[in-house]
Amino acid sequence: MFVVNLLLILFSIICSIFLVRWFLHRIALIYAVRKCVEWAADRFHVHQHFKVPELNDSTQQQNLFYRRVSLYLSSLPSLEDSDFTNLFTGKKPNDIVLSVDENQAIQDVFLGARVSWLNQVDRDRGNQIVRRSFVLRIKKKDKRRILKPYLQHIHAVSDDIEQRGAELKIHNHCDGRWKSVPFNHPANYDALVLDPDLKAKIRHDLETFLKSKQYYHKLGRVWKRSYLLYGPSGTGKSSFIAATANLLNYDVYYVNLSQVADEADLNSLLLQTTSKSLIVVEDLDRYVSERSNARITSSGLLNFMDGLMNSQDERIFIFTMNNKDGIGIDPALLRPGRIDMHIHFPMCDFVSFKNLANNYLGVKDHKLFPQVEEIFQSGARMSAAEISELMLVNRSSPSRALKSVISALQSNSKSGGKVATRLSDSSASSPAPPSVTEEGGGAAWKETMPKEFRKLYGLLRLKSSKRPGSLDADEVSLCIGYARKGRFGRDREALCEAERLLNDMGHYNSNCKADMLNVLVAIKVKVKSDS
Ligand SMILES: Nc1ncnc2c1ncn2[C@@H]1O[C@H](COP(=O)(O)OP(=O)(O)OP(=O)(O)O)[C@@H](O)[C@H]1O
Ligand SMILES: [Mg+2]
Repeated sequence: MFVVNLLLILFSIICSIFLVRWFLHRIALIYAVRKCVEWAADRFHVHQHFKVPELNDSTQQQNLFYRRVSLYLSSLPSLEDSDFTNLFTGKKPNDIVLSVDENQAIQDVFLGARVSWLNQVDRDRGNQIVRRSFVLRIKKKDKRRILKPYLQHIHAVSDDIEQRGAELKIHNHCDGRWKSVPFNHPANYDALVLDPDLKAKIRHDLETFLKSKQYYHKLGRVWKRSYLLYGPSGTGKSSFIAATANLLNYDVYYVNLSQVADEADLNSLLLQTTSKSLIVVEDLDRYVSERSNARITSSGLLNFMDGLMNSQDERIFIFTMNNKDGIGIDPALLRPGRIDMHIHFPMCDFVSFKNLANNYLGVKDHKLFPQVEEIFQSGARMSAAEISELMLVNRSSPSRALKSVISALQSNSKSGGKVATRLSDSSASSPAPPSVTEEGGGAAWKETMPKEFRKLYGLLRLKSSKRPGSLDADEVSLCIGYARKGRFGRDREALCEAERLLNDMGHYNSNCKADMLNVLVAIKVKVKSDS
């Protein structure tokens, strides 16, 4: 009996091996048959070939289309099915990038037609590479139908890959030229506290815009969209801009109209910008209301807003204002078509406060919430920036953070909207940073400039004395917001001191330092122009 069982087991093992071999052989057979059919088809001139050499024959310069094809092929899922594929590490250590090996083909399907690409590498007798090219193989019957759109498709996809792979940049101008630094702002739409319906509407608007190239061109319009963000200071306008840049993967160009010499300068700056970018003009109301010494005419400004000076495609213009009904604002500036969407950034209400408490303190509900709600109902208002700063400084104790928000709200309602906010309450263990006076209006900033500078200075000092590590993104963007608005006054000594402190911050990460350097450059420009 034992022998019979053993024989049965042996028999089934042999059968399995036979089946596996037969199956593998069958696949190989199919492969061989397919190769024969392809060879035969080539003999009968069913296919046509298009070669994309790496170098231009006459000039021996790089053929840009070769690079595009290479990018495109590296994005094809069928790359994994190629007989030989090279594996490389990508930009991030955990990324694995695939690329087709020498003289291997890769299949693609476009508009129902099958095409293939050969990565052709010619070597001489000494095995040195003499020529590289990609060879597109396409059926003659499909050529007329798909060739042109297929090549355009390769352009579009490779463009997109390049854009996504490229590091985002923030550009500020100085003496008529753009100066760029890497844009590493972590702002994102999810962390932005805004009415959810409005947020969804804006997202939809942006996504529709991105897909509307043909539509705009058919109408003979420049493919651009303009948004006006308006609301009191510290309500999230600049954070929205950073979040939009991250969402769309667009570079940001900050146009400081008061630093533009004349219209020719403005034109030249615009011509130097690239497509797929956000062109941002902050505080348009302030510029318009202080136009007495303006060097750009009204029509120059309108032409700029209409994107007439540069018809480069895929631009988003964003203008910010504290008060869009302010004195001196020409309604033509904000008419439909010139500004496509007006987005209001209000002061915090109880719902936004709860969102901030959740984001900053991880608190969804708290016994102090009813008290906060009551104060909001009595009409007290604070900006998200003020509330978030209180939460940030007191983040180790949610109760303390909420108490400090309550006392700030109370003093806000007593002072009728003028908020006197301490960054940390008296129970906070950290050294108290300087107090800040925040006002909603535009002109009042002039009086508070030195205080705003002291705020940055206090923040730097607090950070450098208290703990190592990076400045929080919120704090950095707050400083940048203030600096960009030139709200630091002309306190040269404090500026030098701040610069010295920044230099001492060897332990801060480089992104943070780059941001802070931005702040200081902006302050310097401001101090220079004021003096
Ligand atoms: N709506 C918001 N949602 C989340 N955080 C916010 C919001 N508004 C402000 N903040 C916080 O306050 C900081 C400052 O906000 P931001 O610079 O975006 O305000 P702003 O409206 O541009 O102010 P200003 O008019 O003074 O330039 C941000 O870094 C962010 O942390
Ligand atoms: Mg701002």
